[in-house]
Amino acid sequence: MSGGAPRAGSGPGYAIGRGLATAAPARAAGTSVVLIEDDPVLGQSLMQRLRLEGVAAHWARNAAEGEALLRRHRPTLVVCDIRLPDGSGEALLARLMPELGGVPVVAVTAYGGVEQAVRLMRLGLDDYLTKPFPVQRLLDKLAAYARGAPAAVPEAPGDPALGWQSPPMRALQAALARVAPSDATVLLGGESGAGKGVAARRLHAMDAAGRGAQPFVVVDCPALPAATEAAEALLFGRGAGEAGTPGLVERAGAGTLFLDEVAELGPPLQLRLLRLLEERQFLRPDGQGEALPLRARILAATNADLAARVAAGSFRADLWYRLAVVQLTVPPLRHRAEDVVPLAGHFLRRFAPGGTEFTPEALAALRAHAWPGNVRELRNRVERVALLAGTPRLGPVDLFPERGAEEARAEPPAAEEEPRLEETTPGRAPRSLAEARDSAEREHIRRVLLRCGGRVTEAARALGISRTTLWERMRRLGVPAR
Ligand SMILES: Nc1ncnc2c1ncn2[C@@H]1O[C@H](COP(=O)(O)OP(=O)(O)OP(=O)(O)O)[C@@H](O)[C@H]1O
Repeated sequence: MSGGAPRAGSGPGYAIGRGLATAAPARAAGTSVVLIEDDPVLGQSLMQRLRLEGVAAHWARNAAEGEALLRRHRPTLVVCDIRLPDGSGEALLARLMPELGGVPVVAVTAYGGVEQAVRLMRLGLDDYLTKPFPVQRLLDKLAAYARGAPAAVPEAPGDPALGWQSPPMRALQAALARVAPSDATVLLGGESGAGKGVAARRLHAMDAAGRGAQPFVVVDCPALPAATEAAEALLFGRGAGEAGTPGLVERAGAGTLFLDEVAELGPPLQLRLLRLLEERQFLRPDGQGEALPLRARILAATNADLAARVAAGSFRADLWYRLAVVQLTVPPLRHRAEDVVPLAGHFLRRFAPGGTEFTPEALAALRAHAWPGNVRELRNRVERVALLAGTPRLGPVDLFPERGAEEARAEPPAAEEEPRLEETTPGRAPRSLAEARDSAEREHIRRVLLRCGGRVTEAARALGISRTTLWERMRRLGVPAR
């Protein structure tokens, strides 16, 4: 998920990371920011302040990370230093601005970089800040953009059935409905981009009269500050009583605390979380004041293999048991063929001007694709084509430009090629579904890498997944880097 507006039925909330928020106390609360800044001191202090204000803030320390974040998140505001270690922020912004669909961008510049910022403003940059600047100035700008900004793109569909019509998603829906009235901790597994965040919000919203009317608070675990003390302050608050600052656990109230990408928590925070789950109460880190009760329900999500992490000793087994009281998996999109076209239609309506449609060949290509990046990849492809295509009838080449015209028109999908090969290979035992899927995925990744001249960043972008995810897949599937 990425920053966006509150959804009907999801209740008020504060958010860190990918969360959504309403009913937040500060003017900037409920907004989201992607900060691209390599200065660790400035970055850290901006992040802390933004988070304390209830802003869902994401921090990239260089241009490549910034680009990856902006492909995943659609924030209220982008704040970008124009001198970055791996290339100029100017080049990055010049490249990305046309794709940002009107998301305001503020550049951060040293004194000598003002001319550069002015150049960028001609390209569509909205504003700039000259270092050093008081954080309050940034917050004021953020609040102003939030007031004037068009309604943010909602994270999940208004129609609860959308993208959940296939048999595996109906089964998941039924399982969520069974656990919704309980307080049980739920661990959602599944590949990146499959919709674990959406499933968590759906579970929260199902109990409309109870938790669903309370806050839904997201903790983006990999984005927590590296320093344990700062992370604890964010989670558990600071100071005693009303004069202190509540942390996210308190802000979740009697709603839901959603720990996204929980496998990325470091050992000290794993221990704090274990204690929280066992004792169902906590102290603010300064140790002053009364122990406060944990009233929120805990949901967690991960695309990592937690059992393997436990076996490798990097994740506590006791915490795993506590989190996985109920364990559910969001199936990858390639196992949900019925959901692809409705979702594509939904994203097209949302991102493209009225009247834009897919050709029958495009629909066939959508159905045939293996979707290694899952719903996120589908959304990114449709959003990109809606912004760039400039034609009301979208064909396969528009959706899959990396394949080239011939291939996109006629490509027999790898996933379908393989079984045919098996059927005609006498004496060979049929492969399992998992093997066939891996083979389709391996082939697709290999082809895209080939098209992109072996450039992993470019291939990851075309596939709609992060570079890290692509490297992981390549390692797992044995696709060589060139
Ligand atoms: N049913 C759906 N309808 C509309 N959008 C969806 C649906 N499912 C997923 N999405 C969109 O797909 C993207 C990925 O979803 P989400 O963030 O929930 O996935 P995830 O499994 O949590 O990914 P990650 O593991 O990378 O955090 C988001 O932009 C989300 O809004």
